[in-house]
Amino acid sequence: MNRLLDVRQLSKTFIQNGSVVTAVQDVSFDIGEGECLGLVGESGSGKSTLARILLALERPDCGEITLAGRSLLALKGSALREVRQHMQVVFQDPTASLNQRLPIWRSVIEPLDNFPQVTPSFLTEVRHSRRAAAARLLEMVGLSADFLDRYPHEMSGGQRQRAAIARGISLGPKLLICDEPTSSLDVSVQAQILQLLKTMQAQLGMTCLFISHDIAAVQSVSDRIIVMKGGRIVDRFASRQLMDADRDEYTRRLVDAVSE
Ligand SMILES: Nc1ncnc2c1ncn2[C@@H]1O[C@H](COP(=O)(O)OP(=O)(O)OP(=O)(O)O)[C@@H](O)[C@H]1O
Repeated sequence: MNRLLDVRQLSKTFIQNGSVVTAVQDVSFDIGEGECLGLVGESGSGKSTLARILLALERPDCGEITLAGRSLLALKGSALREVRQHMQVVFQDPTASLNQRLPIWRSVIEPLDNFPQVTPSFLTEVRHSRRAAAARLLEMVGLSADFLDRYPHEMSGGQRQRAAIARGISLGPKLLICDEPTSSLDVSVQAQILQLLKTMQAQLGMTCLFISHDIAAVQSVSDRIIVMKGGRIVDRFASRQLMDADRDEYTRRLVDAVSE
């Protein structure tokens, strides 16, 4: 399997109330093309900081990030923008990526508006019409054309997250970063969204980084898992090895927390 993302020795500290907080410390991992890597850890373990660094929303103190062979941290301006189209994100709170004042179809195709030269293969038949492209994207995530003109406040949390996923896949990204995509949802809806992400990943051959504090959710979608604690990776293994005897003590605690 070719590597799509390669992260080497990434570190990031913040100053908080005059003292140094190490959010990410010497973190290295890679993700193969078409693979889903799960990143799990409790609140404060550094997961979001890592995601923000990958999305170029935060600069690390040191380290290297390579996407499809291109070093990301040296990029600026239009070169960075060009690479960013290949890396999309689904956040915990879908309202963060959906404009409250626009009908949902406009939010869903906004990335395509920003990159008009991009037409992923699953949208070639509808490229003549932005609205038809939005309808196709909504259909892919299980929302009928009835939703095109709805506003976010007229949709349920699960429907909004489906729309946010439609937006996330709209450019046919190489890498989809999902940062706690089910944490704001009712338990009954969480499983449906996990299933949708799995289906989308398989259908589009997409590579995923799936971030969550919920190790059961992470295991259900990921091929491999890395576990973060206090900014460091403390365990890494294939998903099927989650219950193996040589798991780190901390990983076991996360498993026990789910079954309690
Ligand atoms: N902008 C910031 N300024 C100061 N400290 C920060 C900042 N962002 C994160 N931190 C600190 O870095 C550490 C890691 O935070 P981070 O949000 O990455 O963890 P997390 O695992 O994503 O947790 P959560 O799931 O609660 O968001 C925490 O101690 C946090 O307080």
